[in-house]
Amino acid sequence: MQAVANDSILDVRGVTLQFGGVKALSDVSFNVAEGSITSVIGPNGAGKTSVFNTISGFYKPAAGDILFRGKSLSGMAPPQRAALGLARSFQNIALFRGMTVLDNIKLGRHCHLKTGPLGALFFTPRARREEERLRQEIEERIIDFLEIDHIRKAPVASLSYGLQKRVELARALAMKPQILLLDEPVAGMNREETEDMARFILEVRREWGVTILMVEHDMSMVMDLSDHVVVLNFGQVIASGIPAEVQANPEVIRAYLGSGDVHALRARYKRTAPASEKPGFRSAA
Ligand SMILES: Nc1ncnc2c1ncn2[C@@H]1O[C@H](COP(=O)(O)OP(=O)(O)OP(=O)(O)O)[C@@H](O)[C@H]1O
Repeated sequence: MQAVANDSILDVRGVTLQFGGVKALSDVSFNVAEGSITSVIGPNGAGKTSVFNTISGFYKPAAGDILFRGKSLSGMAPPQRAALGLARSFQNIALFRGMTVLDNIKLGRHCHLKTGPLGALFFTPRARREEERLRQEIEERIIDFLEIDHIRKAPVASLSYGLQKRVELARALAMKPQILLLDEPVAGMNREETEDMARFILEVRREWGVTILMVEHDMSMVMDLSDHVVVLNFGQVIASGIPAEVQANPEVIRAYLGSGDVHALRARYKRTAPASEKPGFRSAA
């Protein structure tokens, strides 16, 4: 049996996922180091979302396993995985649009509520107050950190796309994650919104100590932020390593050329300035 790397928070081991005749993932393996920003990239249809859905428990793999801190997640439903410390955002924003920003954030903490209607009977009022106070502290810290105090009472539907994505990040943070899965965090954002989000992602890792696993098409962002990049093509891992290695890998270049998705890699080369010279970006090192 394969040993678990000491610093690994998540191990994806030999995962195969099938939809009828379509093999979305074939024997996919990779590790996510604790405290890292790890990205999964690949052309359209490569299997990135399938990996995320398997990790968060929405899809059941036909073979393989996923280990969180060395413990198999097999058989655990998505809420159980979330309670363990595995939070995620979605490619298409999954917020309650009619509800306020604050109420959406409060929903995030729901997976950690200790007191259900029955539990409340055995929970002293003092302990309940204490728990409520702690929750409020976390909410305030998140609101302050993500600079969304001015919109806390606004309904989500009234916000710009970039702000909605930020609220989604806030809700994920309220789940007190140990690892945060971000599915295309900057898709559809303008340049300024993208740079803000990049800054927040770096700070989530640095200030909150949360490991990040993200799927993203924006190559500039992936290469600037990631410590480690895993490349998928046709459901298989074709390369993994530090950004510079992956970018120079001929098989990766071929995969992007072959898929007609070469603009994604080209976008990277258009912006040749080092990360430190780009406004809003800081080196992931
Ligand atoms: N629910 C599903 N039913 C059937 N086939 C699916 C389903 N979800 C994904 N697939 C197939 O599995 C493969 C991988 O899809 P997936 O969405 O994981 O790729 P992706 O890399 O996330 O793509 P994109 O970059 O376009 O979001 C594709 O061939 C896709 O058509």
